[in-house]
Order: sequence, then structure tokens, then C-alpha cells
Amino acid sequence: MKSLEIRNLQKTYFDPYAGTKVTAVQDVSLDIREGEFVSVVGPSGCGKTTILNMVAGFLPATGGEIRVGGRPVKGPGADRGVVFQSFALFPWKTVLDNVGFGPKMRGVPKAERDRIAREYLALAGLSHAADRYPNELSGGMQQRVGVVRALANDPDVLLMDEPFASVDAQTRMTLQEELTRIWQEKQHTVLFITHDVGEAVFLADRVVVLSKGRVMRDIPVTLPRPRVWDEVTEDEDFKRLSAEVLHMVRAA
Ligand SMILES: Nc1ncnc2c1ncn2[C@@H]1O[C@H](COP(=O)(O)OP(=O)(O)OP(=O)(O)O)[C@@H](O)[C@H]1O
Repeated sequence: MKSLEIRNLQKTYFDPYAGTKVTAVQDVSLDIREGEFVSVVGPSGCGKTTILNMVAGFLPATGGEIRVGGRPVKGPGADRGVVFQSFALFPWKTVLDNVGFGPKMRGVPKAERDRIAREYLALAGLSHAADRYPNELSGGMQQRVGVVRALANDPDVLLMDEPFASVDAQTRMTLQEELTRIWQEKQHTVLFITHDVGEAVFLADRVVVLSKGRVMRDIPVTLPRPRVWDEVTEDEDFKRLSAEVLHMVRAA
């Protein structure tokens, strides 16, 4: 796994409707250590998705620098895996082949990529769905397959933009628990974007609060791991931290 360094990142868009410039990211610096899980929260429009898209290499920065494992990001790359809220699984491919797609693109032979795909499906409790097609799965299962597909590429850095926002509350909790379990096993470096303060605190080693394109606070989360919701909801530190972060986001 590799570290992620973001230095004085800036992004200005041109708004063609208003005919003016919009500064989405003013000046963001953020270091994520190898194997660290960092959540980014902030009110709508504070620049979260813009930052993630620049780190993914989908969008050029107006200023500043992004480095993965010390190397400057110049565009998309296999060292970074991305999971969005809505993403398309290939409807004509089975779950196994969806998950094995990244390894296939890297030239991994069929038997080996099937082995990799089955290992990750097992980690997410999806072994039974390997031969099904996406339209035969529930929304929550499709979301899980999307996460597993990103993990199967074995990226150094995992970038997640509200990946669980569109599933029901119970499924979301299960997915959050699964993600922390898989992350503990694989130790990816993770940048996770969310609106949901409880989710941010539950998952992360640090929660970064953004306000108007700047880092407002960077808060360590020292809750013990593994984390499961039944225990975490009762935890006084979790309640205190969540309340504190919520207060900051509302004031941001
Ligand atoms: N392609 C674009 N062209 C012009 N302005 C944009 C573009 N994309 C985003 N913006 C503006 O940049 C700012 C930051 O947007 P961004 O999507 O990064 O915020 P966000 O924190 O992810 O918001 P949300 O939580 O609502 O998804 C907003 O003011 C938005 O309107």
C-alpha cells in the first residue's frame, strides 16, 4: 500500500451559465499514511467530490500537488481504485467476471483472476452470488460487488465517494462493518467521502471536516477495532465525537 499526499490543492471551475469562476477547492493539504483510513465530511458544495476526482486523476487541479507513494498524480492509474455512489456493473457479465475485470485488464490469466475474484467475494460474504448477473442481485448486493470489484484490483489507495448512500439503513450498517473488516485484513490506504457523520466516525482513523474548500479540522478517532455497530452506538467516545463533528459540519 502507499501513502497519499495532497499539497495546497486548488480547483477553480468556470461556470458557463453564470459566466464566472467558481472556486471549489481553495487550499487543501492532507496526508494519509500507508494503510490509514481517512473520512472527509462537510456540507454540500464544500468540494469533497472535486478533491476525490482530482486524486483519482479524472480532473486536473488548478494548483497544488497530489502524490501517491511519492509519485505525482498525472491522470487515472491502477494504483488508485474508485467506488462511487452510483456505478455500473457490467450487466452482461456474471458477478465473478465483474470482479475479475480489473485483473483481466492487467493481463492476469483466467484461472488466477477467478481465484482472486472468489477470494474477495468470500471476504464480502458473496460467494453464493458468483455466477449470478447484476440484475439478479439486490441494490445492497450490487453495491457490495462494486466495492469488491475495486478491491480486487488491489489498488494502493482506495477512493470512495458516498458508496453506501443509496442503500437502506440496515444494509448500510452491514456494509460499513464489512468494509472495516476487509480493510483491517488488507490495510488499504482509504480516502472516504460522506455526508453521514456517524459513518465517517465509525469507519475512520481520522475525520477531516471541510468547509468552503478548506480543511477546517482534522480529528483522530481512537475507537478500538474491530468496530461493530451494536457496540459502537453505545460507546461514549463515539457519541461525543459524532456530536462534535456534527456540530462542526453544521457550522461549516
Ligand atoms: N463541473 C463543474 N462546473 C462548475 N462548477 C462545479 C462543477 N463541479 C462542481 N462545481 C461546484 O464546485 C463546488 C464544489 O462541488 P463538489 O461537488 O466538489 O462539492 P461536494 O462537497 O462534493 O458536494 P456534495 O456533498 O453536494 O456532493 C460547488 O459549488 C459546485 O457547484
